[in-house]
Amino acid sequence: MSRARQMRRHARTMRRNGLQPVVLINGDERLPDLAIVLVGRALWRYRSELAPLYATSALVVGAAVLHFEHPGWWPYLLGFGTALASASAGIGERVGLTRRGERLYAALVAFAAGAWLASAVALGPLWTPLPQLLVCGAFVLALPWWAHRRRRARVRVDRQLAAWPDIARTIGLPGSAVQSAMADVWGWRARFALARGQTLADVTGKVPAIESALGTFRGAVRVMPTRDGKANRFELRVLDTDPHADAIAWPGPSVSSIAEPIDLGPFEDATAARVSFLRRHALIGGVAGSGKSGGINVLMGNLVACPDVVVWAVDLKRGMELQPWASCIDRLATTPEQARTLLRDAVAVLEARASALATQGRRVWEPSPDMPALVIVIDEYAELTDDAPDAIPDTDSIARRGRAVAVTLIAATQRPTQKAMGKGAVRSQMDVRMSFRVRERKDVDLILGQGMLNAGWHAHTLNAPGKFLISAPDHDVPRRARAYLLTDKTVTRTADHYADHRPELDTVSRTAIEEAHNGPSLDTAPDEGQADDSEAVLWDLLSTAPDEGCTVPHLVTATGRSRPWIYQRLRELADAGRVTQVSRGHWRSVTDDSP
Ligand SMILES: Nc1ncnc2c1ncn2[C@@H]1O[C@H](COP(=O)(O)OP(=O)(O)OP(=O)(O)O)[C@@H](O)[C@H]1O
Repeated sequence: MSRARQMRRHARTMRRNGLQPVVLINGDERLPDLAIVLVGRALWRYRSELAPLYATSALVVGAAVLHFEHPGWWPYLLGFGTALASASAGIGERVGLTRRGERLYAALVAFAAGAWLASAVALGPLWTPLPQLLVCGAFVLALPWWAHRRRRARVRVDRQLAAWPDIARTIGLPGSAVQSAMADVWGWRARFALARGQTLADVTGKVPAIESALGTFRGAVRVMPTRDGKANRFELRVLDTDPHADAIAWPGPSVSSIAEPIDLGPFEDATAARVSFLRRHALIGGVAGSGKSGGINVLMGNLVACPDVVVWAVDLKRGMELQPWASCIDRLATTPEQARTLLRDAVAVLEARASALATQGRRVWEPSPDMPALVIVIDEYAELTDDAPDAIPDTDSIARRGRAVAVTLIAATQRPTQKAMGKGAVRSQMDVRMSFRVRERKDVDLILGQGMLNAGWHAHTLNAPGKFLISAPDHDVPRRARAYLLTDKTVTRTADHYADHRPELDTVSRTAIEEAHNGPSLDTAPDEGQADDSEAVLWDLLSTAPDEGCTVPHLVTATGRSRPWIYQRLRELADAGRVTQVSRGHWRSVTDDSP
């Protein structure tokens, strides 16, 4: 056995015994060799941190060689640097530069390196001020590299995985090997192959030992089977930070269609709590201050990003919670009277959709931008029961018959007692239950359903606002999740962003609402006359608008039409080059011709 191997084995034995290995140098070992090995190892180990230095050195060597051999190549090098910069900015996503900032950084580095190299090849790398420029530029451009969180996370993972063979031997899983690994915001996950005869149960039994060997906090490691179900594979999830330790900023909408499950926030193991709301009614409960409104904000942020959903909302606390979303809400009821009408219209919509489906021989309404789902969000349901009890049969009707026709309810309330829910069928029809913290143990069953407390759903132990348990067809074990938090600014920005892209209800639903208000129409095109009038009024307003344009709310009030109707007409007129958006939400005509 070589001397070096002997030393490594000795060092391992010492580590196993809890002792710190030290490098021993004796007379047999030549110092320069050992120093070179140590330096070489350090240069390799810290290759990520030293990458800017390596890149700079490569540039200098490249420039020196090319300056003497091919000084006329500089235009090609400049062109190549520029092309690389454009490609990084344009299609960098394909090589893993997922964020805009990363793409811009790569483009800047490519361009700066190309420009410096071209100049140094033409003039010589020592031509003043090229050396000074290189040192300063490399240092400044290295700062974002050193600070980059994802790079640092990846390096940490690489180092932990490099130590895996040692760890595996120490904890009694010799022979297991890493197959792939990925770092993310919370830590990393990796797929492992087990040695012959080892099983998932062996690994599960070693979790505390793995946590100790990796130096993580207790509870940071989860072991799972791999998706392909192979008995000799497992997946390791390692958390660097507790995902629930602090409020979690909303990363933006996770869906672009109601058919996709919405990401409400991470579970404790940092996997996303994704829930489908297509053809499902939802009940959200929890004491005051437990984060229900925060949960509704996450839902709203996702729903308004779906072009196949029309959102109606009832907020009898004078629109306090939902008003900030008003620009994306097709109808917002803030008084009992408005709530009654809104729910009556929703029933008319569901009935009209049901008969349209029956006529076409179809069973379900498939939401699309032309035939959107209708989602009715009701904040503080108990207020509706108290102030508009005559609307409860309508919510019952929607809860019982709305699924197939994609008319669904999302209701939030503190304690969904039979009284608070209006003694109807609404609660029993709720397929998705989200429970934030409750005060009393018995309230768990009120929100999540009979027997859930005994089955381990302990919503009374949730210890921070925004934490919740979710029970849904795709979530049947109690796992704590924490909802993302949207700041007021995020809500305003998101609502502004999507206000111009909200869909309008389909013709079947609109006609049903108009008939519910005006009685059955004898005309086959009931709204034609009104549409003509509204369009004339709209054009009048746009063509006489001042330079700063008319606001959309003004156009809504003056024409008496819905916000989506106004936006659709504005889009059509803008496409025809007849109107222009002067600034966000301000429009006027391009010419003053009449239509
Ligand atoms: N997901 C979250 N993460 C961190 N903090 C949160 C979260 N959601 C809410 N909070 C904090 O808790 C406070 C109360 O939240 P929220 O208003 O959503 O509660 P609520 O249950 O709707 O209360 P109420 O019934 O009185 O309206 C918020 O001001 C916020 O500071």
